[in-house]
Amino acid sequence: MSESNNNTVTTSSSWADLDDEEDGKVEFKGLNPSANSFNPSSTSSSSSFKPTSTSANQQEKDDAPVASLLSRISGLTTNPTPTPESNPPASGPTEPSSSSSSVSSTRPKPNTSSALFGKALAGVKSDRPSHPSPPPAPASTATTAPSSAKTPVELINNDSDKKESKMSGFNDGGWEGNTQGANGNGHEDKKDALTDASMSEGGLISNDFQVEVKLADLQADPDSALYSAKTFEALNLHEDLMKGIYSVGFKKPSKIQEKALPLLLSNPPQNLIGQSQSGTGKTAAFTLNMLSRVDPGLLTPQAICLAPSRELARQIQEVVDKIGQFTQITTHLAVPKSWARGKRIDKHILIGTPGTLVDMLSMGKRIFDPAQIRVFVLDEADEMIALQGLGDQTVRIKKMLPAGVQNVLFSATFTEEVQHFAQSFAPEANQLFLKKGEVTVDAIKQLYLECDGEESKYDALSALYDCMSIGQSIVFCKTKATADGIADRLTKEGHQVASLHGDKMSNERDDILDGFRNAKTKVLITTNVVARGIDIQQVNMVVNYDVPELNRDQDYRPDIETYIHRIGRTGRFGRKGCSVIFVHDDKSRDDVNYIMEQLGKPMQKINARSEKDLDQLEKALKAAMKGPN
Ligand SMILES: Nc1ncnc2c1ncn2[C@@H]1O[C@H](COP(=O)(O)OP(=O)(O)OP(=O)(O)O)[C@@H](O)[C@H]1O
Repeated sequence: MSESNNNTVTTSSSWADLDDEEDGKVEFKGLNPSANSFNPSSTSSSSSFKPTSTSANQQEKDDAPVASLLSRISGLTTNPTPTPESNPPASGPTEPSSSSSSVSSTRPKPNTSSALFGKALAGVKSDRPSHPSPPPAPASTATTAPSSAKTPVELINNDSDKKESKMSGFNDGGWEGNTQGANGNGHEDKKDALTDASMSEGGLISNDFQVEVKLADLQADPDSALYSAKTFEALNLHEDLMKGIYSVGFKKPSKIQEKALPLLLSNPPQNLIGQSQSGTGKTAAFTLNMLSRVDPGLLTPQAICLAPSRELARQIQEVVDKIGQFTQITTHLAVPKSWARGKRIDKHILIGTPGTLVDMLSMGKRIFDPAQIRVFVLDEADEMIALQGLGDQTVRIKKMLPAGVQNVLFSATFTEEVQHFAQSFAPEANQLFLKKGEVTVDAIKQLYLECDGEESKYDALSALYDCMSIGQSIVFCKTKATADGIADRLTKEGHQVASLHGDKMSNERDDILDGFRNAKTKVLITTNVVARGIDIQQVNMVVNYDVPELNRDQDYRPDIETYIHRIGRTGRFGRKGCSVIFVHDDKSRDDVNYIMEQLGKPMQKINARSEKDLDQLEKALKAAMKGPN
């Protein structure tokens, strides 16, 4: 293993090491010096906001409608209030993305205008290419596992002096043998840089921002979740999969891909539980594993991937189809109404939601033979196995699969409680966990907006519309009624928004999300239905109109995990993003303080009553969306 890699990975000898509460506290303190003495309220109120001069200059050019912003905020005063401070926003990439996918009960043809891979897909044929040589038997594509692979590995995005090796006898060298030849310098190709100009190429988004993207630089930074010292070539993947990877424009694996793929692909197959920040490439990791393990010659489902929402299942299917486009492997979207009781499914990979899989499996072998399933993937695994979530259905499905199935669990969040479930769900699993305090990416600038009451939240949102529609934004609400109500009011005011939630018909849901992916709609007002997994690269702002809450036994607490996933809809794969959470009373103020405390990251406070702060808000938002020039 390269030196730089040693600097980024801590290994652990036992599950208990990672699960230990005290250990968690130590990690929290060590990784977040500010967290030791962290006082959310004082942090936010004692600071003063200073956008970078670069950003300020840029904003002058943009000449945002601050005046109109102010005039639309109800209860606006010019009372001097302490102005928050923020670090200058870091740079980040922007990659174009466009288009939609249609729902299909069978594998769709590759879509040349995929929203998922944007520009990278230029040149991909619109018809599925027939490839003469299907991949060989799965085993031939897999690497050999290190003898110590069944041990937890902890991913850390921090300095080497903040890490410790907890496990003897295991280091990355265990599978470094598979990655010989990797370019360890990480400075592979600065020509990878994309500019915002490419966003305009499709005519979808036009603005005058000049955002330079240096993905190669991000992937060379050991502190970045995108860091990689190795290459896809070194993973010994089948050539047809390599073609798929190149076609979607991936140059190097991200950190989670680099760590997880050798473990996933090793033989005999082993379970894996993997945690990595939102937008860091977990989908491609489990996708490559499924595609590597399926025998294209066997016309029956051999891998199942479950996701908590129809929207996410569709998105995953599109990723599998794109990366697998040079293989003979086919997929089936297993969502309500996508299958018929009398019709067998002969596709190789099922991607869907748990309820549909339960229905299919309740038909015995009539729809497909569960005995042929080799890989069982749970995306958003904490949600999929949680007792309060979809756990019952997921467990029922698992019980109908062969004992030797490879269980693969991925998420950006695993509470300690859920880690225990995960461990029993996927026994003897290799485990990759983030340290507490490292679960959100720094590229997302987090703010909170002090409003005067529930109604003034709406006024603030309306005032923010111009900012929100510079790029694209998602507004999360607690209820479907709130989402619809806000969307109606904004529409009546002449704004272009769409609302999406579970009460809408399936086709309508697909159309709304496709419209948003295509940037036909700039602002999406929604509930938690798209809080997890949805990858729309051009989303540069997330608004938490309501604080996400857990409601367990009448104990209303902020839902930290949902907050993390919601804000993770921006800042995808190193891009810049900005999140704003609205605070309007003591309860929501306490909630936001709690979230800051738990995440160990202060948020910048903006006061909706203050002209100065609103000015700063607009600047902060724009700076977060643009990046330095
Ligand atoms: N190696 C890579 N190089 C470049 N881009 C990549 C790479 N891997 C993934 N991506 C891109 O990064 C984006 C985020 O990936 P993905 O959706 O898999 O994130 P995730 O970790 O599953 O996030 P979430 O936790 O929100 O579900 C996608 O647009 C994907 O195409």
